[in-house]
Amino acid sequence: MTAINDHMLELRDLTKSFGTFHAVDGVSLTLGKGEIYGFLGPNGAGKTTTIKMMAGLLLPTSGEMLIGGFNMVKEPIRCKAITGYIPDRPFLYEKLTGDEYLRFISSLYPGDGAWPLPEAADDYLELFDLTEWRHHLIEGYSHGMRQKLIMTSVLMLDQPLIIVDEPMVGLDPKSARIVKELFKKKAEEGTSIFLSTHSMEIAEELCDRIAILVNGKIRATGTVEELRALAKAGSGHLEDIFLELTGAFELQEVIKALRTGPRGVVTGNKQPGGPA
Ligand SMILES: Nc1ncnc2c1ncn2[C@@H]1O[C@H](COP(=O)(O)OP(=O)(O)OP(=O)(O)O)[C@@H](O)[C@H]1O
Repeated sequence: MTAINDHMLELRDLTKSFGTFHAVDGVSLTLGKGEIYGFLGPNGAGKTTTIKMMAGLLLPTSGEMLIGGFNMVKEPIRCKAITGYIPDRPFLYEKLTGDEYLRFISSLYPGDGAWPLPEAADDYLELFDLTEWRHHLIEGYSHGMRQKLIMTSVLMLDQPLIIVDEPMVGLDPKSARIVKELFKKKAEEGTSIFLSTHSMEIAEELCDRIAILVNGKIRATGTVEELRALAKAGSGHLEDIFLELTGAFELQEVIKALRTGPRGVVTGNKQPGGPA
């Protein structure tokens, strides 16, 4: 029951200030159906603050957020009903089992009130190697297992918009691969995905469009190709484009100096007096 709107998500001049500090400063963007949008930026750029506003955890200082055409500030329940949110840190109810947690989450969304677990939950638990753990208390889960349980709780509900803050942090390579493939499949089926990441590889592999955020403002936006043209980056590596657009290109010089430095710490160069 989304409102009629071309965009699944629309931010209009979104701003969040803490005192006189503008953590998010006039961010505008749109996310279409079935699109994967990547939010990149250095530490403290304002990514999590933006995502928390989209998830309804923080009120904006000014600006508008539309989700499925509904205004997040005026109709938060309607917006939340169609949004799956995966936070960067997996805080969970320790004294519930994984299975109980999934049933609890399922009960929060419109249904017949019988707390049924969507059938897909079994598939995701199996995919994430959590089937054997589903009746264990969450307090015994590792960080990665908690992250995968939250992912299961969001994916099983099949909402049209998924918002993810740093999806791969704490996941082993196999789980990270599975998550990437699941996001691709969901997007092909029409789910819109907004994700923040520090991983250039994820941004390049998954995202249809990318916004680079610096000091709360969008510095550049477009496909990887468009950003490449914008940064005039000869190598075309997203990392170089990112460094150039965030004004950190001199970092390359630092890295080069570290690699070739006189102490050879990074290069593993032979030390004076060491074995020949
Ligand atoms: N509750 C708060 N009170 C004051 N300042 C805050 C608050 N929350 C965030 N900030 C500040 O807002 C800025 C943006 O923080 P945010 O967590 O959104 O950055 P980020 O881009 O997600 O960074 P990272 O990549 O390190 O996770 C930071 O300078 C942070 O210190």
